[in-house]
Amino acid sequence: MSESSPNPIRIGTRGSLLATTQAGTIRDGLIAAGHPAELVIIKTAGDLSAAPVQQIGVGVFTTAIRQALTNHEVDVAVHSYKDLPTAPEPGLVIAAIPAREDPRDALVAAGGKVLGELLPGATVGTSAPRRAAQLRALGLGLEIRPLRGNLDSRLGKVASGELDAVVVARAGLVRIGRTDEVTEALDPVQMLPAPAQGALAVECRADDAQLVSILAELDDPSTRAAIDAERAVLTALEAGCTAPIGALAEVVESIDEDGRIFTELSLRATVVAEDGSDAIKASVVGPTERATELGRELAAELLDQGAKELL
Ligand SMILES: NCc1[nH]cc(CCC(=O)O)c1CC(=O)O
Repeated sequence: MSESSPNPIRIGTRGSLLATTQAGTIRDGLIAAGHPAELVIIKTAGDLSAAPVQQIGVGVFTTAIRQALTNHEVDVAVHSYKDLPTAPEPGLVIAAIPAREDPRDALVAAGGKVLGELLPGATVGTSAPRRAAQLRALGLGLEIRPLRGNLDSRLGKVASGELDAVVVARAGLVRIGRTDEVTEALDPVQMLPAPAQGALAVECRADDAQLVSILAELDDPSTRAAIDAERAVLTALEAGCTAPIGALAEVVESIDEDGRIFTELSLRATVVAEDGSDAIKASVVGPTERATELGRELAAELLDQGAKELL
């Protein structure tokens, strides 16, 4: 992969509009930096099955793409970071975590309604146990309905009147240009997003040194710190992307005793009983360089408060 190579960098992606848009931003970033690049569409188990993700297993969206990378069929893989299993993949490295899109969940409700305007019995579509559990814990009497398929078909269930509302990642709607349909961006105080929601993982082979350094230019250190902290919570709780666990880290500004402004990492996390009957929440703030440790510390606190019993 030398710079004089006529071969474009091949970027493996799922074929959905969301996936190709996400991978397209990486392709465009590489081209703008002078590195020809193209997308290669790869079918994954998650695209071929309509079953709930909890049933078909972790990694349904990523395994086939990682295989193509390992087999040298593509040079780069672009994943929604939250879909990646917590275990590292031998021989591969996340060479870039670009600046994150809005991590919050979004309500898309008929009639422009916000969450507080939905009446008991209103139907809300989501298949993520994390979203279902947090919605139930609000005590609004909402009827949670299973929901899968691409973003377009999910939103279509509100437009057609089949559901009163759906909850999806706001980042997905922003990326496909449908932010207008969001009726409420859910406050993380009520609904903590999935660890790494809204972030991309740009992966390549660990021994492809030149590509590792090219991709590093797309990395956003603040996003990387946030993702490290959020994923450390998930790893320490030995849970995956379908567990009822929310986590959100943000780089925040603080003021020291001498009035100087400095930045640190603020991390919140929750473990919720699937039926919404109980929720444990905790928060921590500390140096950005200690992102992973902060995540582990917060997980330990959640475990002290009984998280294992809820999982
Ligand atoms: N699990 C599917 C998935 N993976 C990534 C996104 C959206 C984009 C993102 O969170 O980065 C979605 C859709 C959703 O959760 O609504």
